Amino acid sequence: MIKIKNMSVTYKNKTVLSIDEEIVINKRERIGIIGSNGAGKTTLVNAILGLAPFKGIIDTDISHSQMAVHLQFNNYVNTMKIKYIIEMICNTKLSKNKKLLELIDFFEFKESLNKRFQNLSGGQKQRLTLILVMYQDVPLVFFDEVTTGLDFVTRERLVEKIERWYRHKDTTICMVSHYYDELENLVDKLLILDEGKVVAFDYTEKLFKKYCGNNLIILENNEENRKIINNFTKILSPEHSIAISTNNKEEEKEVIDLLINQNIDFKRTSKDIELLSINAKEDFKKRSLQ
Ligand SMILES: Nc1ncnc2c1ncn2[C@@H]1O[C@H](COP(=O)(O)OP(=O)(O)OP(=O)(O)O)[C@@H](O)[C@H]1O
Repeated sequence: MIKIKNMSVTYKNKTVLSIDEEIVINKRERIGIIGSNGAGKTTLVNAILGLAPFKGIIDTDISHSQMAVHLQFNNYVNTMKIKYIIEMICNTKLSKNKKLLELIDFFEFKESLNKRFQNLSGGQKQRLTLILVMYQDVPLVFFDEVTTGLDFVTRERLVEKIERWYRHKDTTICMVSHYYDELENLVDKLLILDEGKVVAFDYTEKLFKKYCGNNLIILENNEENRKIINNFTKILSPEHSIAISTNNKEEEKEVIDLLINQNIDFKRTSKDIELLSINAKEDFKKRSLQ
């Protein structure tokens, strides 16, 4: 569906994205694009959409008009009623359009139709754009930080709706997000970018195994805990936590038994994208220095 190779984007003599290796995105795949601020995520999306000038290869069998994009900020006519905005953009009569009515129902958006855009909440504004994007029913959809700025519950509900809407569809989805937890149930592959370079690209599960092991046991970072788990394998984690990597059931049991005996709270995970990405970046840095 999309093949990227030897591709770069340069603005005023500064190369902000440089992808040497081959990145292939197949039909029906769900890709999470992650990385720190300025890593090149939006630039990559824009290049694929034909909105950013690039050198090299972006090979795709679908036209730009068959790609839909949902950005973090979308502006509509502030003083116009939402139902007219929808009718105008979709060039249809709302009351007669079954698919639009289904989407409005799906997003519980009916009560917003008579409001004006300026009076919608952040979550309602995002639902409006989701309805307009999903209505297009194109083979490739980009979601670029659609939940940024929304509260936790609204974020969870939106992502759950996106997942449910596309669950049995062939649509390829690329989702840029800083909220790793929301990607965990949605994407099957991760593209990790850092300072315009590809840190890693593969199935999330495979990357987790490579950088974190089979499972991780996460506990609070304090002196007592550090002493107790001193003999186990640790991987990089945010300052406030310790992450113990285990590679089989026996190892895992040993750690968990010890923590239970010592009455220490812990969390077990086999898909923490934040820890995966921290360790992938560290590995990438080491490789780059060699
Ligand atoms: N039109 C442009 N002109 C000049 N520089 C640009 C342009 N668009 C992006 N950049 C630069 O390219 C780099 C990558 O930007 P990009 O928006 O792709 O990052 P990002 O990973 O999406 O970051 P964020 O998470 O902050 O949105 C940044 O240094 C940015 O300043």
